Amino acid sequence: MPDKNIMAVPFDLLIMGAAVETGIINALEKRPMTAAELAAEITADQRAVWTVLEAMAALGYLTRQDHSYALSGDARNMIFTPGAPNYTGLSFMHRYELLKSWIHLPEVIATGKPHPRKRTPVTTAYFMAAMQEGARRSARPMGEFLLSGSPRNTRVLDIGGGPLFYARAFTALGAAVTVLDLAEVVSMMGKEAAAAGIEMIAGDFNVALPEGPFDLAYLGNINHMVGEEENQELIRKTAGVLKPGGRIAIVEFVRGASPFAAVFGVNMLVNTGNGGTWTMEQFTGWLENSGFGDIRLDTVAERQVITATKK
Ligand SMILES: C[S@@+](CC[C@H](N)C(=O)[O-])C[C@H]1O[C@@H](n2cnc3c(N)ncnc32)[C@H](O)[C@@H]1O
Repeated sequence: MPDKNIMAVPFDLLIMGAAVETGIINALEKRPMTAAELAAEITADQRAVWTVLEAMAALGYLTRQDHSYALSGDARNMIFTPGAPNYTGLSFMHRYELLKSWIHLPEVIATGKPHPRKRTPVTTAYFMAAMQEGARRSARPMGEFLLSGSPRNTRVLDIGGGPLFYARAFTALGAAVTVLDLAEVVSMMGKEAAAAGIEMIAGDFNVALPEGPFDLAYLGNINHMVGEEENQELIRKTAGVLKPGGRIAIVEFVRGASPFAAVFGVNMLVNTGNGGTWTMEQFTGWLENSGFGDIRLDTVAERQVITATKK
């Protein structure tokens, strides 16, 4: 149903995004400051800083005593206290970065060409935080769904698993996990992976996959990043690194089955050259062409997961 909130501007996100981007949040994390002190610290305009600080206080992110502003307890927990009930870290910054590309949707509609956001180590860290936030509740149930009854040291290949949440869940359930992700992500997450006993390999899934043979290949939210041909090729390559009887698990917004898939398709239209969201018929065709059978679609922790077995 059309929603009257369609006209609402995401003020919180815009203000908090700018506060992180300009250094306001980092500065106030260290100590309370007046608008003048903060403007000097981050080399900014004092009137602008004051106006934004007042808005942040009105929204509950800051407290004000005399003329000094401090992060509120809720904001500190939200951004800096892993384990707090309202903790999100900086995952909201990924949505803030997305706004910068989505605003170009009219040009994308006119030209059919994407307007991807700029990638830097900082935006990659925001992306990782957003993926981890998304996986927080679903990783364990997904692991249990896929690995229940599997022997210890079941070999799992997690393709595009750089945020490590699923890899950690699989490892905790006794699996031996190899993660493939891009070099920039491996350099960011490699140490964490090694400490958790997870093998991490830098590479491009469009080029090659780590040699198997694996018992389970996990493809979590990666099929939407590439086009139909690349998907067929990726699933074919996945079959090649699985043992006979090995399984593939694809977590995706399945077009036609997930109400969000069509909207997420626009995200891929804006951000990728030929990515999109795909129907169950498309996945079934790619899987059957690659020698998979016993294809099924389940919902686990509100995520759709397609599983199939290599014949
Ligand atoms: C949308 S995230 C999904 C993360 C995780 N699998 C999940 O389900 O939450 C996509 C992941 O694939 C990685 N990735 C993107 N393109 C890749 C490529 N060509 N080869 C390997 N990894 C890639 C990204 O760096 C990112 O970690």
